[in-house]
Amino acid sequence: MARQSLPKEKIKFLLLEGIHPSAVEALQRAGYENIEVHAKALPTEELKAAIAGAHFVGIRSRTQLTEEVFAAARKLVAVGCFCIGTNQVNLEAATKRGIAVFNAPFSNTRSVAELVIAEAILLLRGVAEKNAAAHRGEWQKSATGAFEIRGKKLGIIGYGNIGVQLGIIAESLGMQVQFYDVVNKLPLGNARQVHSLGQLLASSDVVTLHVPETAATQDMIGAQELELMREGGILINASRGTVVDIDALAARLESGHLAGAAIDVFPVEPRSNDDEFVSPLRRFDNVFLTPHIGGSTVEAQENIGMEVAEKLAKYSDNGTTTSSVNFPEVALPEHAGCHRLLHIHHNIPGVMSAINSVFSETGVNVSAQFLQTNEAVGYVVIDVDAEYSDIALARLAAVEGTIRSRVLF
Ligand SMILES: NC(=O)C1=CN([C@@H]2O[C@H](COP(=O)(O)OP(=O)(O)OC[C@H]3O[C@@H](n4cnc5c(N)ncnc54)[C@H](O)[C@@H]3O)[C@@H](O)[C@H]2O)C=CC1
Ligand SMILES: O=C(O)CCC(=O)C(=O)O
Repeated sequence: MARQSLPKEKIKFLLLEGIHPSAVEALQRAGYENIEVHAKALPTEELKAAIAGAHFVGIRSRTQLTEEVFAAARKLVAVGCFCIGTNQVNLEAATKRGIAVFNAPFSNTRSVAELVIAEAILLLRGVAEKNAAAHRGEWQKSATGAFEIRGKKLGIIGYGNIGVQLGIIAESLGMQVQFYDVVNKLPLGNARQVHSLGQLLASSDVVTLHVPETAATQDMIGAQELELMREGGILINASRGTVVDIDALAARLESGHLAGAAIDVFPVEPRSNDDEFVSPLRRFDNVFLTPHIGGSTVEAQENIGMEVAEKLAKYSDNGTTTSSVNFPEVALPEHAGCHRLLHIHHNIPGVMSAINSVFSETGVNVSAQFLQTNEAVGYVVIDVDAEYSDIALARLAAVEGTIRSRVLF
C-alpha cells in the first residue's frame, strides 16, 4: 500500500493512559497539533473507534494492542509505548502491517530500582505489618524478625537495565548481590551470576524479579520455586503480573514461610483508578501492594513523555527508527531538497534487487540510500528528486514482498 506524505496538521496522534504532558509539548514543538489525549485506557470497542483515525498511538502498560485492534487501525504508522515493556503490543501484528513500535528502554529504570530498595528495607524491618497494625490501633514495638539490609543477600532475577542499577544501589547499602539471567552478563561491582534459578532462590534473603513478560517467564515463580526460598525470605515483583503465580504466593504467605512480599504488578490489573483492585493478597498485612507504580515518578514520566514523543515525531518527520523494538534501526539525516521514499518489506531474497531495478529501469536519480534489515523486515530509505517521487513510489509499492511504502516531502 503506497502512502503519500500528509501535511503535519492532518497527522493525528492518539495518546492514552494519562501520558505525561511533556509528550504533547514535544509533539507541539515538532509542529504537530492534532493530538487527542485520554487519561485512561479505552475499552476495546472505544479503542478500535479511536485508533481508526490515528496515525500514531501512544500507550502505557494497560492498553492491549491486539490483532483485532491493529485490524481496525487502518492509518496507523507507529506505536509509542511510553514505558519499558512492550508485551501489551502484538508485535507480529504490528510488523506485518509495517507499523513501527517504539518504547522508552531506560527512563524509568531508576524509579523501579529505588522502589524495590525501599520495599526491601521496609519488609526486612517488618514495617508493612507494623504499619497496618498501628492503623488499627495496635502497638507492635519489637525487634523480633526485624533486620538491617546490610549484609543481606539480594537475588536479582533478570540482570538487565533495572537489575544492574538495582544491584549497584544494593551494594552501596552493603548488600551482597547475586543474579540469575538466561544470558551470561558482565557482573557490575561485586555482583555474582548464578546459573540456576533454584540456587538463587535458596540462597537469597530478598528475591526480586526484573524479567520481561515472555512465554518463558510465565509463572516463573510458582509453588515449587516459592518452596525453595529461604524461611523468612522476601519476594518482590515489579516486573509483570504473569511472572508470579499469585495463588501459590498467597499459600506460601499463609503458611508463614515467607516474611513478606511486595507486588507491584498483577495478572489482572484494574483498567483505571475508578475500578476495584481484586487480589487474594489483599488480606496480608506483610505484603506491599502497589498499583503498578514502579515507573510512576514525576521524573520518569516527564522523561518518558519527551523521549517517546520525540521518537514518534522523528519517525514521522524523516523515517528514523533508532531504538524501534520491531523495525531495523536507521538513524537518518535530514532530506531537505528531495523527497524521501520509505519502503518496508519482508526480508526475503529478491526484494532489494527488485527495488534497485525500479531505479535503473525508470532512470530516477537516487541521491541517498539507506538499508537496514532484521530477521523479519527490510527497511530501505531512498532520497530522490521531488519530481520523480510519485512514479518511484508507485513502482516500489508494486514490488513483491512490500509491506508498506510511503513518501515524505
Ligand atoms: N513495575 C513497573 O512499573 C515497571 C516494570 N518494568 C518491567 O521490568 C522488566 C525489566 O525491565 P528492564 O530491566 O529494563 O529490561 P531488560 O530487557 O533490560 O532486562 C531484562 C533481563 O531479563 C533477562 N531475562 C529474560 N528472560 C529471562 C528468563 N526467562 N530468565 C531469566 N532472565 C531473563 C534478560 O536477559 C535481561 O537481562 C520490563 O520488561 C517490564 O516488564 C519496567 C519498568 C517499570
Ligand atoms: O508506567 C506504566 O504505565 C508502565 C510501567 C511499566 O511497567 C514499564 O515501563 O514496562
